[in-house]
Amino acid sequence: MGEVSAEEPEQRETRAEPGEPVIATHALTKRYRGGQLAVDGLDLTVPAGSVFGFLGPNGSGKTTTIRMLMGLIEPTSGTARVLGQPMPRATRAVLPHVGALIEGPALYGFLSGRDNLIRYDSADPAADPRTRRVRVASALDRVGLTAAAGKKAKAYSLGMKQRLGLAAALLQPRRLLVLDEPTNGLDPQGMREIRALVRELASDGTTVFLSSHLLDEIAQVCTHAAVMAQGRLITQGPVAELSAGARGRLVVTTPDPAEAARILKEQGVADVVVTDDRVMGEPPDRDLAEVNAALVTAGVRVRGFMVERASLEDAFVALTGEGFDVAG
Ligand SMILES: Nc1ncnc2c1ncn2[C@@H]1O[C@H](COP(=O)(O)OP(=O)(O)OP(=O)(O)O)[C@@H](O)[C@H]1O
Repeated sequence: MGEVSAEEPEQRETRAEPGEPVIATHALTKRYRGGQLAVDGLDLTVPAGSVFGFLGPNGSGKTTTIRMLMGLIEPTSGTARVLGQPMPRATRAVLPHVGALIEGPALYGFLSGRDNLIRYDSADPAADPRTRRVRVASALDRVGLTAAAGKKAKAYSLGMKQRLGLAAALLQPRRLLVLDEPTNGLDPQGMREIRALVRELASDGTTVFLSSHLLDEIAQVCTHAAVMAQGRLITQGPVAELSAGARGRLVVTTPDPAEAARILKEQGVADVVVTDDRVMGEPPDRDLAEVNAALVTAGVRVRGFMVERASLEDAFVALTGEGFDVAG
């Protein structure tokens, strides 16, 4: 047989080189007709197998980026590659390998959950009608909707509608899932369910790219993250490294907080804040044993002395100099 391959040309085209990122953009820019610069020179790298959180407050350019990645709108300048292919030129070859949930799923309320999926599957020319029932049943099972499959979609809760949208994205095996604010509008239980589902999908090797304005959500499910603000990329990388980049906080618990605060400042602790019996600040670049000894020598009664690990939120504040606006 030699060099002959049984693969469809389309599949061969979208096979990325080993180690090649699933999404890579270079200087990607979108200026809307009204003049609004929504995405400004974005260099984004999404490694294969990652759960990648695309984080930013409302209006920071996340949806615009996702639309460009999916070939729905043209960039003003710069390039985007998805699964090793240039977008939007290769949209037709790339999209069959991508499951997307963007701005809420389009569902027919008068059809049952199962019939909505049958409709989606029938609209896919590559889907074999003989195996349709099996595909639909397994997608329903995947998202935990088997018991509710016969109910009309209009009777579904928002969380169930999101899960049905995910089931539609999962009818075919996908190499990449793109989820735009998948937990938006859900109650805490619904959010937990979607997070658990994302983790499960990622555990079989699918790369998941999800946008969110909720820092906590990204910290809980993502291996990697990128932070956007006003159309620009502030930082990206493994979540553990992003948090490690920010220094932890020194927390001293004591019945003598005023005296402790004074000594800590003398010892080079910055941004000292006192709340009740806790004194917190940014640890200095020196042996903390000496700082502790200085407190004790000055007669401060120390009940607790620890460095709290930095969170992703600390990293964000350190990078932008402002708090993360979680409103909206
Ligand atoms: N079709 C459009 N025409 C003009 N401006 C737009 C258009 N779509 C978005 N914008 C503007 O571009 C900027 C980025 O919007 P975008 O929707 O990409 O942000 P986002 O981070 O996804 O926010 P959200 O979570 O609110 O959707 C905003 O200032 C928005 O008002």
